[in-house]
Amino acid sequence: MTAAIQLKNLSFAYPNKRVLDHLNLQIQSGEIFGLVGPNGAGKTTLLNLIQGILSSHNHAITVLDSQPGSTIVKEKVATMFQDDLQINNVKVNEFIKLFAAQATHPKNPETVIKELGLSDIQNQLMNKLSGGQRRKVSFASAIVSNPQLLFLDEPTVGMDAETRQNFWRYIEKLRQQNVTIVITSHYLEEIQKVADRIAILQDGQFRYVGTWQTLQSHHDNGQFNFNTQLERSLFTHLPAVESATQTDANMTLISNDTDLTLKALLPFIDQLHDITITRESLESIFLEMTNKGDH
Ligand SMILES: Nc1ncnc2c1ncn2[C@@H]1O[C@H](COP(=O)(O)OP(=O)(O)OP(=O)(O)O)[C@@H](O)[C@H]1O
Repeated sequence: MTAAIQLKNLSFAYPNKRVLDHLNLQIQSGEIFGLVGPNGAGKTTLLNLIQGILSSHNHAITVLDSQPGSTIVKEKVATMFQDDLQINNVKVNEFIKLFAAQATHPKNPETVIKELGLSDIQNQLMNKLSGGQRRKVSFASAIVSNPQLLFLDEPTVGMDAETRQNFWRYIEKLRQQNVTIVITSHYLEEIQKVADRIAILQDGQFRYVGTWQTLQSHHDNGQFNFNTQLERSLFTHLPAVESATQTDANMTLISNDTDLTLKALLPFIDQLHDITITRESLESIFLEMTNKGDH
């Protein structure tokens, strides 16, 4: 696999404010990469540097083997920005065709309009669209250029549940076409599902870079829920169990090592019913790491 994006010791400051601090990273070609971090962590700044919208004045960034902002990169990279472009008196299909016309090897705009379910609104003026519809058109204008590398900054903000589902389905389709995708989002559940790897950025530094599964394996907290006629006292001293609460026949165990607790529960398994095990979500691990300064 080749690197689509490489950061080597990247630092960046706005006047009087240091935002990125010696970042190193490789994003592989064809990878879906999730960039998460609290408000103001530097995510948009990092994406703007990679895309050449901001200049870092050094050679810390390589994009598709070239410099950010170079013509070759511009031809192969597309972005769905956090803030939609405000354009009046242009119809949806005209808007998408404008982006296709600027690309070297565009997709067919009509096909993109159909695939993204925009047929019904294709003759509407851009300034008459709802927020969610504008997000869809914004996405269409990014992918119609047929990019090798796609940046999505908070892509699903304002989308309804069905649009969101279709959007992620389309991202899976782009994955099969080997498009490299970098996504920032505050909807961590979505990132958890779709990203091959994630980076957690905080105070200008990566707190974690790797797969979600590896991150989760270092955070073994979880909850067991089941129905049983057995006594609560049987469960309170099982390995890694922090608490056991009982309401009628329903028992809830909080464990700080779900694998260990699960093994200890096996001898009782015939007397435990409707068992559910809930591992910690990316969101709760993220909050733990970014709030407590855990490394
Ligand atoms: N043009 C600018 N000039 C000076 N400071 C800026 C500028 N743009 C952003 N900042 C500051 O840089 C820091 C990082 O901002 P950035 O927008 O990159 O964060 P972010 O992680 O994308 O945040 P969010 O999740 O809220 O979108 C913030 O403290 C912000 O106030």
